[in-house]
Amino acid sequence: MQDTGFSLGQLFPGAFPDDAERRVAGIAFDSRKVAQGEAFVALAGARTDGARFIADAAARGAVAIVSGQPRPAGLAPGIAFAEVSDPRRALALAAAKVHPRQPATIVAVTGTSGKSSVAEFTRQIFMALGREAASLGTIGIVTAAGADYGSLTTPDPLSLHASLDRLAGEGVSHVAMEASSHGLDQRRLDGVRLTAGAFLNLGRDHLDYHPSVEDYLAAKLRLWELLPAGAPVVINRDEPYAAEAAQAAAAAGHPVIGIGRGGDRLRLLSVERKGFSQRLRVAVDGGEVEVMLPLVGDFMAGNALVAAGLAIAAGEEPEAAVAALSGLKGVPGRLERVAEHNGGLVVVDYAHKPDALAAVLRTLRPYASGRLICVFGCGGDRDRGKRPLMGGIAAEGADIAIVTDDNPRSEDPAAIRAEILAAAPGLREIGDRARAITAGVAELQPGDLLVVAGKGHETGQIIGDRTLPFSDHETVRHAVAEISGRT
Ligand SMILES: CC(=O)N[C@H]1[C@@H](OP(=O)(O)OP(=O)(O)OC[C@H]2O[C@@H](n3ccc(=O)[nH]c3=O)[C@H](O)[C@@H]2O)O[C@H](CO)[C@@H](O)[C@@H]1O[C@H](C)C(=O)N[C@@H](C)C(=O)N[C@H](CCC(=O)O)C(=O)O
Ligand SMILES: Nc1ncnc2c1ncn2[C@@H]1O[C@H](COP(=O)(O)OP(=O)(O)OP(=O)(O)O)[C@@H](O)[C@H]1O
Ligand SMILES: N[C@H](CCC[C@H](N)C(=O)O)C(=O)O
Ligand SMILES: [Mg+2]
Repeated sequence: MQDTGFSLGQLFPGAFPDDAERRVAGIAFDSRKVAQGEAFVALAGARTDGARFIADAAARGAVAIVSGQPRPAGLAPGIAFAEVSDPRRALALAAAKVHPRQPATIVAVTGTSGKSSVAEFTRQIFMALGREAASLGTIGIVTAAGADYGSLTTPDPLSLHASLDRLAGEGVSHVAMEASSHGLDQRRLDGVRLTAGAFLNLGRDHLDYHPSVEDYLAAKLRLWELLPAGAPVVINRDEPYAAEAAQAAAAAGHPVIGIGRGGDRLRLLSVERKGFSQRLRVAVDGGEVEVMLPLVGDFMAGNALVAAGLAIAAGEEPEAAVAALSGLKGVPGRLERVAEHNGGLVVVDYAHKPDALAAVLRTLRPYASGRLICVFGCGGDRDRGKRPLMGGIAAEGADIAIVTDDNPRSEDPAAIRAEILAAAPGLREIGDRARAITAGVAELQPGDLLVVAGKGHETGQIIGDRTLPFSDHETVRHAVAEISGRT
């Protein structure tokens, strides 16, 4: 055999004692994607078990199998086999060897809300300080050259390592990435050489996947285990579960950079709202820095300071990192001002969970001298417990709330809306999202503010298993043009 590919001993140390020298062309974790000569890693998933597809993988040319279960009877004797305790981790560590290059500095942020914002702010701070930087998460991979959209917040390990390898090859030295709880739980980031991590907050989400809040928190705090000994972590001290996150960090030997009003390294002394910007006074290691942050919202100020904390954790000079906040640009679909109509303002935001919706309505209230109007819905095939909570939050926080469809996926959209309305029977209901947005725009009077929540940057609406083109931004602009034309 040619000396190409990788040895099993190199990819899966210790797992193949009798076949360590045997070479494979690559790895796959989906039998349908196995190429001739590759190793197949069988993963137990949420819907099915990869072990059921070992024969399929072999038929497609797999020459080695890694599984959490014993060797199946009937597997051809020529195929190497290893039973391992954690196939997902084995896959991630092997993926890091197949795609070996990684940017020298990689920081990761976890939390229920704010990860995309923090990852992107951190990239912008690195760039402002002269680094070649990228961010990676829900909005895709963002570099100085533009954005490349991906489908998951934390991609599967093979795609993730392929991306990191490509970025390193393109000269990117600094990456800020999102660590979703699914990603952490499924070991998608194991094998990423992290420099520092951050914890933002914990609110209700994904309790369809995690059996309890404790389990959800534990998944997030796995991030600390992925950091090398002594690596710093950033924690927003003002947010829920900050104390638990700090305790876990201390137990794992990570120094904490605390930020926020209760922070230590970056302590927020005061916030003064100035139109759509805010003047922050921040105590930085004993000194004091004043910076004009060109973004609205208390929670965005917190996100921005976490980003500065991550830059500091990665070795940047603290005062310069904080000063760089003056150049931050908002993330698409996060508290983004998209149009004005009849003296009212329209904002698009990605709030699709209770805490985010509450934070957004609270944040936008001062910008509505008139009424605060909210168009929102909830995604299908996701944590149902969020629905009545979000109904209640919208009823309380907005003057007019219109319940509409988000991404119904496989669920009946009317049933999703009914679950939202259960907690807030008085709300208006317009299933068709475009019509609901148009109705919201038509309500606008001078001083009113309309927030269209839930889909942010998304460019499609998932109905059944089809994704139809849909953009809240375009729909808002279209509605404004249509209504302006009518009057
Ligand atoms: C519930 C979940 O997270 N699922 C993810 C998981 O799939 P899974 O392992 O559970 O898949 P499964 O369908 O049960 O199949 C088990 C195994 O059998 C294999 N298989 C299956 C069929 C076959 O013919 N042959 C075969 O080999 C599959 O490839 C898989 O390895 O691992 C896959 C590869 O990494 C992911 O693509 C998939 O994400 C699905 C598509 C998804 O929608 N995930 C969402 C919920 C998600 O991960 N979201 C987070 C959080 C976002 C946030 O913070 O809000 C994210 O990071 O994006
Ligand atoms: N620190 C925060 N606290 C509460 N809500 C926030 C915070 N930051 C952002 N949000 C709200 O959450 C929404 C999503 O923000 P962002 O995309 O930055 O978070 P995320 O954690 O990446 O979300 P996702 O898990 O869906 O990718 C925003 O549009 C805003 O409504
Ligand atoms: N990463 C989140 C995005 C949700 C976006 C929202 N528009 C929805 O479809 O519920 C998830 O997969 O749960
Ligand atoms: Mg995100």
